[in-house]
Amino acid sequence: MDSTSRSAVIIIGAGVSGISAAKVLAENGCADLLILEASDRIGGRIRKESFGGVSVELGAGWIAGVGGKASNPVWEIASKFGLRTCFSDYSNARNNIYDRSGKIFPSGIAADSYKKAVDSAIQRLRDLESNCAVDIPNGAELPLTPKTPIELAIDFILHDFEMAEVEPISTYVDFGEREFLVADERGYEYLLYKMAEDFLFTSEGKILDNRLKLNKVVRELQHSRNGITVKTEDGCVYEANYVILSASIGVLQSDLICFRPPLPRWKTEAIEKCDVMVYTKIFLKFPYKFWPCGPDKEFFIYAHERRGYYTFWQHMETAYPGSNILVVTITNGESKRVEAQSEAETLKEVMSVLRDMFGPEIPTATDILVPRWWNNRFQRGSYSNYPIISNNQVVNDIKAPVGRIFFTGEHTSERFNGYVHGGYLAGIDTSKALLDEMRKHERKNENTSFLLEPLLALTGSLTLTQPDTVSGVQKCDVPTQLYLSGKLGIPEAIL
Ligand SMILES: Cc1cc2nc3c(=O)[nH]c(=O)nc-3n(C[C@H](O)[C@H](O)[C@H](O)COP(=O)(O)OP(=O)(O)OC[C@H]3O[C@@H](n4cnc5c(N)ncnc54)[C@H](O)[C@@H]3O)c2cc1C
Repeated sequence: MDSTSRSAVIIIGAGVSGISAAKVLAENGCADLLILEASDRIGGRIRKESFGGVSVELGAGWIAGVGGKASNPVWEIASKFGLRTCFSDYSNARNNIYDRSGKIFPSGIAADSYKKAVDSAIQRLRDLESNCAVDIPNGAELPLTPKTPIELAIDFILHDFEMAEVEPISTYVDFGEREFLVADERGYEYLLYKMAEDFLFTSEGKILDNRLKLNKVVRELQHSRNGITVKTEDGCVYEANYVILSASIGVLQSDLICFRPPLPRWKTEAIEKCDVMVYTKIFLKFPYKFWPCGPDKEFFIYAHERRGYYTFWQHMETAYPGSNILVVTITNGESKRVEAQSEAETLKEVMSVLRDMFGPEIPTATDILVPRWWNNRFQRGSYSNYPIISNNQVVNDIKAPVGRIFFTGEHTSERFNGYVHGGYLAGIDTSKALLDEMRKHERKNENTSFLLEPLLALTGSLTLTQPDTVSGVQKCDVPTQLYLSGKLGIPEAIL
């Protein structure tokens, strides 16, 4: 057990935001830091696993936002370290929509359903914006409610797949509309090891620095004007002048971390207002390929009368030729349902779906991998999703420090929440805000000791207590951002 030690800054969580925050602190002369990570590895929601002879990404898989005017910082790091990626072209998915008898919908029908879904989405947004409760007579449906399997599939892709973002989608506007799938045996997480190498002691690809402590589940943060006491599940106690907390929005909504005194109401209310998206990629290994291949066939859609039922599919032949792996993505309610059942039950369901599309003769998958992001108590979901009708105040309040606790993570990024680059840039922002705070504190200390010096010399016995420039509740000055433009964000790239 560690005896109580005091650090200038404790960073809770070693995902991309925690690592980028620590790196900025170290680069600015604050090397007295400690990273406490609950799991046995760094990376958080960037996580690879060996499956079917290749490395698959259970969490973040794409570098989204490439090819625009500005350069995506994560793309820059990936290029610098030679991460292997493949361009993803979702645009053909609309030509590969299967019905339950295995027939592909003619492109005209797909285009009509797509237009209907877009019109319905725009109508819904207008209703929300004008804040008018739509008066629907008992039992009647909205004229544009999706009903048929193809309408339901397209509606799912538009609203539940990845996230329902509002336009302009900052990632695409700032960094470009291209997306690249990470297909590297070292995993997406390799980038985090390379970032950590800059400020932590590493050897042969392993982090050996004792400022990174794994398997340290933080359960309590006792905070006051003078500092913070951090207690972990294994009974260790750590002291710090400041804490940067990078746990996900799902964790903040759970009771994993107890704050003493409790967080103020404006903070907890903001945390509750942010939705948590659950996004699950199920990997399936087959003895051989039975699906059509080629780049225009990489993504395909299954139209079922149950919305979101194993709808979005991808083959991995572009990323790993000959791997014979399929990936199906489910979200939210379906993710939670599937997480609660056994792999055998899930396999039975996906095989029945695949036999609808490709016939009864296809072989059963030899292996299945179902990540459980919702039930992981260190994640409690996949990423944040701010309600379409939301205002800057919510994200500003989620991001704002409370006394000496600074908040970071993808959910604190006003422009890029939900993305790896959002987490990366949030870590940098938070550390810069903290460094400013520390400098202000230092200057105030210098002034105080300058004023007290003559008095000290006189008494010789006075002890200086550190004045505290951080008020009990303090919010960062966050620039306001136009989050809602009034136009609905349609992931054009997919359909
Ligand atoms: C399935 C899935 C698919 C995704 N796809 C993409 C994609 O294609 N492209 C993209 O850009 N983004 C994608 N994302 C989002 C992206 O992964 C995240 O936005 C980003 O990785 C979040 O980083 P973070 O540092 O904010 O949080 P995290 O990675 O969650 O890091 C927080 C860390 O805190 C630790 N922690 C939590 N509680 C405690 C505690 N009490 N004590 C100590 N440590 C604690 C956690 O273990 C974790 O390591 C995806 C995410 C998921 C789950």
